[in-house]
Amino acid sequence: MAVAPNPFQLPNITKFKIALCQLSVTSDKNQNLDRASRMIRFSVKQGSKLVVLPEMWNCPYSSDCFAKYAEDFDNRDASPTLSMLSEAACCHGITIIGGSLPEWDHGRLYNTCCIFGPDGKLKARHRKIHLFDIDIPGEISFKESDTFTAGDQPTIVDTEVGRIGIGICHDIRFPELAALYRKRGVDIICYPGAFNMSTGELLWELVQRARAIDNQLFVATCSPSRNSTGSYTTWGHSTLVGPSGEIIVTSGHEETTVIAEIDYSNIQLQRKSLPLDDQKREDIYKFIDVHELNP
Ligand SMILES: O=C(O)CCC(=O)C(=O)O
Repeated sequence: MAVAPNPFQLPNITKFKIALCQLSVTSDKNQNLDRASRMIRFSVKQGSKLVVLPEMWNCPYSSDCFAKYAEDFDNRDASPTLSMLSEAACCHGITIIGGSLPEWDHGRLYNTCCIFGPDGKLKARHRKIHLFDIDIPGEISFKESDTFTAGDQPTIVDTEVGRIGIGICHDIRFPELAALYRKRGVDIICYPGAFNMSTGELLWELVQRARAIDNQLFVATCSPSRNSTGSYTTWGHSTLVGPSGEIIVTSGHEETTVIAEIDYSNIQLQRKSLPLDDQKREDIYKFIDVHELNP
């Protein structure tokens, strides 16, 4: 993985529009693909240069669906979803954070986010590092680790719209990952996610703002819209948070495309007026970046 220049350097484009496509996921994969493709087109018409899709958007978020809907990303003929994303990125000349999708690789299933550049090429793939296993009696019980294998790499990708760090949903709860991205010069962390009705209300906005404030960078999340008929009810509320923890834009739980402007100069401004990096007391505590020890 590339080592980012540190301190922060402004990327070529400093102001651009981001779109968060909070789409309604059905059990019909083709319909999901059509819907996503229409939302991407709409985002581009509104001037977006970066489009983010939700966690598990071509497939219902349900353990018995992941294997059925999974595609082999190394065999593009067998991956209608990646073909659509690649074509959309290329034909519109934009960067797409392709939400997350169930991926087959050598008999293993991953919850994977693919990132496409304006040339339509797959720039990176992030496999969810922290699988979501939860058991709150009487409320929610879900065990991603029954079906998925966890990824073992952070993902930083240099794009035309800045240096982007990727996490998937539960990955947002782990501040160490975001701190690593900050250390590597990331401008924005994108978390496709699908929080639920038990943890969403209390935590979804809180963790996004916390990751943004701790690291003085942008955080974007994108969720599927709420579908109360499935076994897992999604919280929704796709959001963009700025580097001082301010909510720039957010949605409700219905299907919608949220568009907002990102201005990276706010990162510099925030870090200048509140220089957390200089104030850090690494003589008392030290963040150990294991990737520096084992590059
Ligand atoms: O961490 C949470 O509370 C929710 C995470 C989640 O829904 C997921 O990772 O899919």
